[in-house]
Amino acid sequence: MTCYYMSGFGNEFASEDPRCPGSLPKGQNNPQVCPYGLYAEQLSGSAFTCPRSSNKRSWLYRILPSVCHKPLISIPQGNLSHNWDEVSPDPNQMRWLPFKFSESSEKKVDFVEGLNTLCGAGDGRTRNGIAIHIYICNTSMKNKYYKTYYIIFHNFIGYLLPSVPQKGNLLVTTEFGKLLVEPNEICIIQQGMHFSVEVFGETRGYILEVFGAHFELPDLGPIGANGLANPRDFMVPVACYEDQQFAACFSVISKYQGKLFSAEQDFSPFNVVAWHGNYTPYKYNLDNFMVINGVAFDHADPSIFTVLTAKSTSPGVAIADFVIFPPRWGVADHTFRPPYYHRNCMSEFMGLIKGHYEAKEENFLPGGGSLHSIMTPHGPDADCFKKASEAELKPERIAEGMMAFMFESSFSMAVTKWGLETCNCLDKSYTKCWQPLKSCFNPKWKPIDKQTWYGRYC
Ligand SMILES: O=C(O)Cc1cc(O)ccc1O
Ligand SMILES: [Fe+2]
Repeated sequence: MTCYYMSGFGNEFASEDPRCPGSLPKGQNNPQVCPYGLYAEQLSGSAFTCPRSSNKRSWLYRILPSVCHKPLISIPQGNLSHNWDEVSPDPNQMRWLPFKFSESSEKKVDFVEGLNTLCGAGDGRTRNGIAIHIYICNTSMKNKYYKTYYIIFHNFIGYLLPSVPQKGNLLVTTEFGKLLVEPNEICIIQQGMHFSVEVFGETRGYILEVFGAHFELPDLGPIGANGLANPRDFMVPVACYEDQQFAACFSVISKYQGKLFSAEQDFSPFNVVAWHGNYTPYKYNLDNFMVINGVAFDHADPSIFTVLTAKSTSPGVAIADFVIFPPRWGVADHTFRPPYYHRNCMSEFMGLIKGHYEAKEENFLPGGGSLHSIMTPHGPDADCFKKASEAELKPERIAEGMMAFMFESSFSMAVTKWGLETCNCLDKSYTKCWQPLKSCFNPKWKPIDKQTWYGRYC
């Protein structure tokens, strides 16, 4: 399937389905009668009164307005949870082996049924917090659409894992048009946008849900006007309507205050013929990230790899940063090149899309994850420490064929019962990877080679 896109980040886009030329009203947003007998509907992504620089809204011209649905009724929510008190807090370093696909391929699970909450904090009611979900599914949503409702499912980042590359694509239908999300791409669906997911076999990925902030490109400061994720590499779908008023029934599922609800309606929610605005879904291919890194000495902090940030109200502190670890050159002189040992005032959830992560020799695998909570110490495992301490420091490719990512958050996240028990993937031996580290301390140590220290300490 070919999907068509416009490019840019947060632009004022405008799109008409080519089947209805002139469907976008000219010169005004809500004419007395819209072209083609369409209804005008505004979708606000920010308070009406937000400053212009942060104001987000789009105008949708649709066959029927969204309001024409039957009442919303509570439905089972499977492993989705916003109860952060299900199990006692556990500050230990945690790692999950690849989250398991269903044992029987006979059992059909769609994207909504396959959502499992792993960890999170805060809630949608106060619009402050995050949730990390893992989706594991093998069948497309049929006549069933997933709508985010008012406060929730605010932002969504989905990853496909190349453990099943030929089957791993997601075809995401939205009110704004269709996005084909391939492995190594991310897709952002913003608060309140209807979407539906088609899959092509076993599919697994990660979702970061952010309550109360939009993703932005990080400021570049002294980097200059270009670099990291460049705005032109973000892809926005073009209008593509469905007019299925004769089809029997559609159910639109809403996630509202942490719970799922469903409403029946007798027309497709993807009935938007034309739209314009700066509040849209989008996708981004991580291969387009322009990597910047140290070229002299020392290991730069991972913030240098920030793709998108959802800012808190405290300057420089993110509700969540989306950070990647892409393939790059390692050239730092007289430096321990892998990530340093550290304790962080932010929580770090990491996942692996493909390849082998530089700080762990084993068991951090594609489709798995790790969580290092606020101030929980972590860093390279013992094998990695030994290798990197003894390595000859010539220029080398780091992370070739690899894509790891981190959701770094100022929230202290709680793990759900699904994450600790039901998923049955928790790697109980994780902390053993640091046990072989021995003290190398030698109080009589003298610099052997002045060159090693470039004269600074000798
Ligand atoms: O813990 C991790 O592996 C992520 C990470 C990588 C890095 O290069 C520096 C700090 C950091 O937290
Ligand atoms: Fe870390």
